[in-house]
Amino acid sequence: MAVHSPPLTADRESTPPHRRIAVIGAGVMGLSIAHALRLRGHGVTVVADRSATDSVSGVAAAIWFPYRSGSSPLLASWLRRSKERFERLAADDACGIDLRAGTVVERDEHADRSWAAAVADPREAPAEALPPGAVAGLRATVPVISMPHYLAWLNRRCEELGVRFDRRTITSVGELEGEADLAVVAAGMRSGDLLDDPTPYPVRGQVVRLPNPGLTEWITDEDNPAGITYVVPRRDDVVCGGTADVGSYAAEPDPATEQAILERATALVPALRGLPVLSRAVGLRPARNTIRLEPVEGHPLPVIACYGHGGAGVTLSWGCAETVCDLVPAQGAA
Ligand SMILES: Cc1cc2nc3c(=O)[nH]c(=O)nc-3n(C[C@H](O)[C@H](O)[C@H](O)COP(=O)(O)OP(=O)(O)OC[C@H]3O[C@@H](n4cnc5c(N)ncnc54)[C@H](O)[C@@H]3O)c2cc1C
Repeated sequence: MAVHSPPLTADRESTPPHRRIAVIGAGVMGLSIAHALRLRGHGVTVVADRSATDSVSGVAAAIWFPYRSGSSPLLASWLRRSKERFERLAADDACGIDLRAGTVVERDEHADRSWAAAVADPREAPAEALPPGAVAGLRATVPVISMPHYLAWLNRRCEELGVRFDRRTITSVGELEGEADLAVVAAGMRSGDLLDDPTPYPVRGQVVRLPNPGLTEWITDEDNPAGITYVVPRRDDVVCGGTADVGSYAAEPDPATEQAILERATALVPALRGLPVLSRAVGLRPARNTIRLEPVEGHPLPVIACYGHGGAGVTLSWGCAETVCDLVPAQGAA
């Protein structure tokens, strides 16, 4: 069901001003950018050494929410544009997106509620729905993106559109000279290595996945003094988190941390108690104080950087992809 994109045409990339563009990165950001560029008629190759499911994107739950996203003057616009796109995609069951109500628990009476400007139905959570220590809570309906389904769909969709995939490691953007007219660096945590930028840093997240006992509502308790806690019911499981270890590169799940996550999650959502663990995972959120989305000078070919989305790469993906497209210079320009 083509609810989201125009019909394919055979030779979009043959007519100027379309370009040959290499997108470094096959995570949610790289794939969204590739999809958007291809729909604008560019010839697109995704160059990556890991598939989306094997990258941080495969660890995200994911809910549409700007958690630890880094700042940008365009943040509100990216949030809104991405949410609108996810809402449209939710009409196609194959995308793995559901619009679900849930609660953001607040433990500070001055909690930042700016995110709620992008949702249609923000409302106060009833006190009885909040855990001890909460001062308030905001309920809203947002897209819940079941990443295993969604990433498979997005990959497939890119292939259908004619995006090419090239599995390899890039050590320098200059390697792409001659192959592409322009490179987009959407390589998550490793983008800084490619662009001599030391500012990205990891915010390690550990999750544990349980069978879904029939839950539909999500809940997040970011400022729980015992540790960030969230429960996100997806199509086939429930993702329980988490951790936000700034600067940690530890790649393996820690059993004691998992036990603590389960205790906090079951305190928040008692229906999870006693469920068997389906799987566990760790991902390094690619954080940066400001999201970097801009042209970058000083390389043998034009480069656009798109990274530093922290805990909100899925949430911002479509909005950022559109901005990348807007930054592609017209043919003949520098
Ligand atoms: C526990 C956890 C929960 C999260 N929950 C949410 C959530 O609910 N909502 C949300 O919006 N976000 C969430 N996030 C954040 C989200 O996962 C990230 O922001 C997002 O996945 C980043 O996507 P990316 O495409 O930039 O990077 P990645 O997914 O890391 O992809 C990077 C890609 O670049 C490639 N690459 C890197 N360097 C090179 C190189 N030199 N050569 C070739 N290829 C290269 C890799 O192979 C990979 O394909 C969560 C993250 C974690 C860890």
